[in-house]
Amino acid sequence: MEEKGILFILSGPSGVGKGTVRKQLFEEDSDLQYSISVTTRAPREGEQDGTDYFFKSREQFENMIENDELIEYAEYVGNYYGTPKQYVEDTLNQGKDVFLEIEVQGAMKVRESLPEGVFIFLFPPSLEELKNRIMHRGTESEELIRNRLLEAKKEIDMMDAYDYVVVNDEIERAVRRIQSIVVSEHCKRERVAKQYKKALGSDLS
Ligand SMILES: Nc1nc2c(ncn2[C@@H]2O[C@H](COP(=O)(O)OP(=O)(O)O)[C@@H](O)[C@H]2O)c(=O)[nH]1
Ligand SMILES: Nc1ncnc2c1ncn2[C@@H]1O[C@H](COP(=O)(O)OP(=O)(O)O)[C@@H](O)[C@H]1O
Repeated sequence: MEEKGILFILSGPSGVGKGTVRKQLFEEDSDLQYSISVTTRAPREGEQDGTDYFFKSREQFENMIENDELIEYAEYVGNYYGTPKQYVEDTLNQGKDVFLEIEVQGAMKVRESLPEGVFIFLFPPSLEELKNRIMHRGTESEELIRNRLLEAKKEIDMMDAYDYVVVNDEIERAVRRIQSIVVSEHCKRERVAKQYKKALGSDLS
């Protein structure tokens, strides 16, 4: 049977740079398949349905929850976000690696159902820098920024549940660290496969 692909999950506090790092990673890497999420938030200027997200109404999203079409979902700043189950399962079964970029609550739910995934926590160089990034983006009010920072501190407490911590000091360096993790995980699995073959004897070759 063909070996399954590896599921990589990139997560971390709001404003740390998940989206930025993920986009850069995909500009450089064609072997990973990005799982496009479903959301009820309105598209931003320039965003396209089916490329950035699958944009749905609340009712459509709730139907997807009911029909068990999502691996996980979370409500984040008033909107739903979720990961389509069929796409992820089919792609992994075809032996391809899948990459999710999701917030912390969702990542913890994926950990429960798919513990064999590789969980990567993107970490800010400092809380001060995290605050700067959230403010720099200019999309949030003072109060929302304060709430997001409080939330970020709670999210940082979750980092022990992850397999890897990647500091996002510079985008390029963070991308390189993630690429190294992808390579390491493949080597680990190849080694396991070889040991397995050896244990069963040479008639498998
Ligand atoms: N749980 C979960 N979170 C998601 C999913 N897709 C995106 N997110 C997260 O939702 C949060 C908000 O995303 P978005 O509205 O695009 O804003 P931005 O990434 O903060 O610019 C980010 O932390 C994303 O990583 C998903 O399928 N499930
Ligand atoms: N390594 C970095 N150095 C400086 N600024 C960064 C870095 N990574 C991301 N940013 C900036 O931080 C802000 C938040 O990034 P974003 O990708 O939207 O975060 P998230 O998806 O985690 O909420 C954006 O303005 C982005 O340009």
